[in-house]
Amino acid sequence: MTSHDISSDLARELAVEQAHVDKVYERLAIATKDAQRAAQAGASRYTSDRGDYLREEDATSVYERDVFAYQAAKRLAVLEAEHEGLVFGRLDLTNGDTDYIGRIGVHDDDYEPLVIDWRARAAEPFYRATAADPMDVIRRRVLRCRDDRVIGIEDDLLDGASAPVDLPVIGEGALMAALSRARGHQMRDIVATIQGEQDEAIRAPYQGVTIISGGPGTGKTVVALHRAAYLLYTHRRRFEQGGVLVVGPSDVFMTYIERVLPSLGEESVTLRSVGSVPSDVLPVDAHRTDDSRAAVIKGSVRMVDVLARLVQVPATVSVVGRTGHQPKLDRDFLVTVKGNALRLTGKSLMGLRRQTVRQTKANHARRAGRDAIISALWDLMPPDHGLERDAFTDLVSDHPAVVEALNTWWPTQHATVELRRLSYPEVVARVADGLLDAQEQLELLASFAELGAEGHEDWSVADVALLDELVSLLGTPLDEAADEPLFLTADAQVSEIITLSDRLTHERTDDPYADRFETFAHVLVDEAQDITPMQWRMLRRRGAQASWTIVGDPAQSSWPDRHELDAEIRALVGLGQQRTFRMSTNYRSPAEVFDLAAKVVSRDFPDADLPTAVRSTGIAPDLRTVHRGDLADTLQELVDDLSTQVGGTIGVITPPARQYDIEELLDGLAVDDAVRDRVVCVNTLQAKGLEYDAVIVIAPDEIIAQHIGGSRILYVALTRPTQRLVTLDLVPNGAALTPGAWRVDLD
Ligand SMILES: Nc1ncnc2c1ncn2[C@@H]1O[C@H](COP(=O)(O)OP(=O)(O)OP(=O)(O)O)[C@@H](O)[C@H]1O
Repeated sequence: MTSHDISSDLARELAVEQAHVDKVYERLAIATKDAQRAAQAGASRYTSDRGDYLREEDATSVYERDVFAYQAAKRLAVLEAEHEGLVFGRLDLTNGDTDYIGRIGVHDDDYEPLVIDWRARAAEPFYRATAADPMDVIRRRVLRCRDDRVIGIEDDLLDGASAPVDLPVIGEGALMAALSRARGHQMRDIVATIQGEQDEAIRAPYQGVTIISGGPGTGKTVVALHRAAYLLYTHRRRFEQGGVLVVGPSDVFMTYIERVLPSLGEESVTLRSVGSVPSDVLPVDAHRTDDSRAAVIKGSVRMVDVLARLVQVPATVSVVGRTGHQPKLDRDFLVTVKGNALRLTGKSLMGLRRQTVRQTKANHARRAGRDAIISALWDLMPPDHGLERDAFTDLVSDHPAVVEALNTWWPTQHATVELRRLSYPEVVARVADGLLDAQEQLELLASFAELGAEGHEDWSVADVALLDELVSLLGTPLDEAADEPLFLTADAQVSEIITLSDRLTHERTDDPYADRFETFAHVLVDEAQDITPMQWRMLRRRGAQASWTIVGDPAQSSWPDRHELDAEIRALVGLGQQRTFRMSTNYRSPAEVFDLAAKVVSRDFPDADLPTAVRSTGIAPDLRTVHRGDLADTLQELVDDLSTQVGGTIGVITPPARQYDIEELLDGLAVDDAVRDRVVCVNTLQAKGLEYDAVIVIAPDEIIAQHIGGSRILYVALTRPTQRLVTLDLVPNGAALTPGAWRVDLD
């Protein structure tokens, strides 16, 4: 075929597809008007007289009275979301039918499908059909659109024997075209090019635990996000009402993935980084990471016992960190109500205390203690006093004597105040004795010594799981709970995306002693290899009844003790259903880059699960050694070159201890704003899960040395590029330019 034939074929096919896409948009224009009207009707119910949050009964009525308006609003959201085309696929079938696949289903006036939702069963062959098993598909076509214009076509011929002779087949294949495109700062959906093994994981049943494993770049994250969209589509009621929580390693990562679900039309998912998971019970949102050794101690399940001891140490000791006296209230206790002097003896008060502290969480005991004192006083009232019980309760609740007794015996314990006490050597010596060795105790103390001023603590990501454990041990402070709004309000200081579903499903329980952790019907945990045992406990509190999707790769783990970790995951899976999907193809890094990374990790971890790279660029990684004093010049030269060699992002990955200095050097580069916007500096922990067109890895030996995960963390850094990799070994000025130790025996 001549080039003229090819281009005229393409022009003709583009026109055919454009005609169909036009028809879809015409139909949608009518539907959109209806949807807008219906959404407006629904919106007036979404806001209530309570201002910026929803009452539960309003939310229920939205579901029950106006499901249509709600669905209409969702449809509008898809139309308005940023994505690459509403209609992206076409199947030509052996029976002569043609099906179009898109982000939402659209019917014509006669209810004939113009577009099938990608999650519907009828769309499965679009993802699963292969030449070996064509599933009645002759040709699979991927359409590339910009807004409502069709700008490209990529075909796969799956069943040549059944194809009409004149069937045009255009392009090199959609997958390769998608993979070689430049990367931006945010992840894109892959709805047009999901591969067979990925589709199986996406459409797996929701029950129990679904594990998605595989090496770097195999699409685990993007597959898990498409799975969330699939679950919401197939079990809308269960998951929209029950809530879906997606947890990732860092804020940088959450920002990277946050557009994928909206581009698939799903807004009703809660995204939280692991440092902001407890934002439902505590005003914390942690970004800081501890140094590796402290993080490992804080993540260990031994901390459960340390914290259990901590909360038992009397409050008077705890707050000031000194050993001191047991709380005492041994004198008689006198309250006057309407002229009646009611006296409780010290002895009877001690009896009340003993009864209430048994089996009650510390903060709940305060309520129980207050009720017990009031009851005891009520019993002392003379007959015919004429007071109702409620009025009596109101009179004595705030009586100074009652408040004093409560403050002495049942002081409200705050998780943050309690955890802060671990900065006092005498407290740590007491609560960690026999649980942490002397070195570990010192590490723990040192890390809590850096917290900052009381009330303005800079909690670390690992601290947050400890705080959550403390909330669970202590119970939510009841007095404060009474004043809390029903929902998190817009100005809450947490970096959480509060979704409609959060608002609709958040239930207030009538049981004052019930735990107040927000729970979800499905919890999706990404980069699960780095979730510590303490963090798993925190996550399980959000998913007591949930089904789970767990995504990870042990070869990229920062965690040294797999046994503790595996035990926590086993506890999560329990006896329930479990299924594992292994992703085997690396769609991110070219073979030249991945081969080097694979050698680095398999040297220390021979059982690493290594995928096969799907692409190769013919460009070997550029491994350099430079004097420290030349680093600024080298970075300038590299950024100049790489910004012309790749079309998208350039990631500079540094050991955590160097991040600040490298950022300063990058700020000082002489580059124009357009290039500056493409350059991102992250440390090795922030780099988890991200990707850049070109990557410069600074000081690989230091990366290994600074992390307990060692070469697994360097492996993470080396597997971030989609096109080009440069490594920079640093040597002191004047020293010989010898390659870093990490390169020994690599060739
Ligand atoms: N079927 C596909 N079509 C197009 N692009 C894909 C496909 N599968 C994966 N990709 C792309 O490959 C890259 C890697 O995907 P992703 O980040 O989900 O991998 P991962 O397995 O989570 O990696 P890591 O373990 O390194 O975090 C992304 O750019 C993703 O969009």
